[in-house]
Amino acid sequence: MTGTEVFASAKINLTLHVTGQRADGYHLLDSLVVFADIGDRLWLRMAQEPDLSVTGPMAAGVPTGPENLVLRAAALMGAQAEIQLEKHLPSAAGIGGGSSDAAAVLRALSGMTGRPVPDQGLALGADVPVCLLAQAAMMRGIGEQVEAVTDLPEIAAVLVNPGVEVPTGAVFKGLARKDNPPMTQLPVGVDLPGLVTWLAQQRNDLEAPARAVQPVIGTALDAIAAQAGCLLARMSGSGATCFGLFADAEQAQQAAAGLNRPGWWVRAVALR
Ligand SMILES: C[C@](O)(CO)[C@H](O)COP(=O)(O)OP(=O)(O)OC[C@H]1O[C@@H](n2ccc(N)nc2=O)[C@H](O)[C@@H]1O
Ligand SMILES: Nc1ncnc2c1ncn2[C@@H]1O[C@H](COP(=O)(O)OP(=O)(O)OP(=O)(O)O)[C@@H](O)[C@H]1O
Repeated sequence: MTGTEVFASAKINLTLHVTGQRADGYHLLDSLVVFADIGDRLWLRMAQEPDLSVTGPMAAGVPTGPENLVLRAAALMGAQAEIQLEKHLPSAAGIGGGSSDAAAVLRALSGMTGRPVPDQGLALGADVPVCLLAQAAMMRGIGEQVEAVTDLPEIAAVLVNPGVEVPTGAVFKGLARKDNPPMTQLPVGVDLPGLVTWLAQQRNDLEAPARAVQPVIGTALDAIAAQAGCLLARMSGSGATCFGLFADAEQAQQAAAGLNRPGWWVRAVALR
C-alpha cells in the first residue's frame, strides 16, 4: 500500500517502580523509558471507510478488527483511515507493541488533519503518552506524566522474548506491595558505566509477579546475564521481554547469537 509511512519503535522500561495505587485500581509508576531502533512499520491514507491489514513476521494472533489499537487510534482522532500494519514486535510482550502502533497513528493523523491528539492518547493505554513522545523519558503517574531525558548515552542491548505472552493486568494483580520506593535521582549527564551502576540500584517491581505467571522469564534473565560482556539483565514492562545491556553493538550481536533458542525472539538493538 502507498501512503504515509510511520515507524512504531519498541518501548523498553529500563526501570519500573510501582509506588502506589489510585482509587480506580490503576497503579502509580516511576519508570525510565527508552526506545529501540526496531519496531513495527505502518502505512496510512485517508479513506471512505476504516480498513486494516496486518502483515509481517509477528502478525499471527494480532486482531484485525476495530479492537486493534491502530483503528481505535484513528477513531479517537475522528478520522477514517486505511492502515497497513507490518508487525515485527511480539504482542503482549512488555515492549509496548500495540501502544507504539497507536501512538504512531495518532502522530501521523494529527499531522494529516491538523487536529491535536486528545489527552496524549491516554484513553488507549497507559503506555501511549510515552510512545507518542518516542524518546527517552521519565514516566510517572499512571503513564500520563512524561518528561524527556535528553542526556542519556546510546546503549547497545539485546532483547529476548522467551515466546510467551503475559497479560499486563494479571501481573499488576500479582504485586505483593503497591507502595514501593521511587527511583533514586538519575545523575545528570551520566555515561554508560554510570548509568549501569545507577540502574543496578533500581528495580522492575513487576518482575517477581511476572515470573510467577511465566517462570521462563527467569530462564531468559539467567541466559542473558551469562552472555560475555553483559552489564545488566532486566525485564521490560510487565514482561515477558527481557533485555541485556552491553558496552558495544558487537558484544550485543554476539550475545544475540548465543541466545538463539527454539521459540525465542532475540534481537540486538540500540536503545536511545
Ligand atoms: C506496564 C507498562 O507497560 C509500563 O510501561 C504499562 O504501565 C502498561 O501499559 P499498557 O499496556 O498501555 O496498559 P493499559 O492497557 O492501560 O492497562 C492494562 C492493564 O494494566 C493495569 N495497569 C496499567 C497501567 C498502570 N499504570 N496501572 C495498572 O494497573 C490495569 O489492570 C490495566 O487494566
Ligand atoms: N496493534 C496491535 N499490536 C499488537 N497487539 C494489539 C494491537 N492492537 C491490539 N492488540 C491487543 O493488545 C494485546 C496487548 O498487546 P501489546 O503488544 O500492546 O502488549 P503489552 O505487553 O500490553 O505492551 P505494554 O504493556 O508494554 O504496553 C494483544 O494481546 C492484542 O490482543
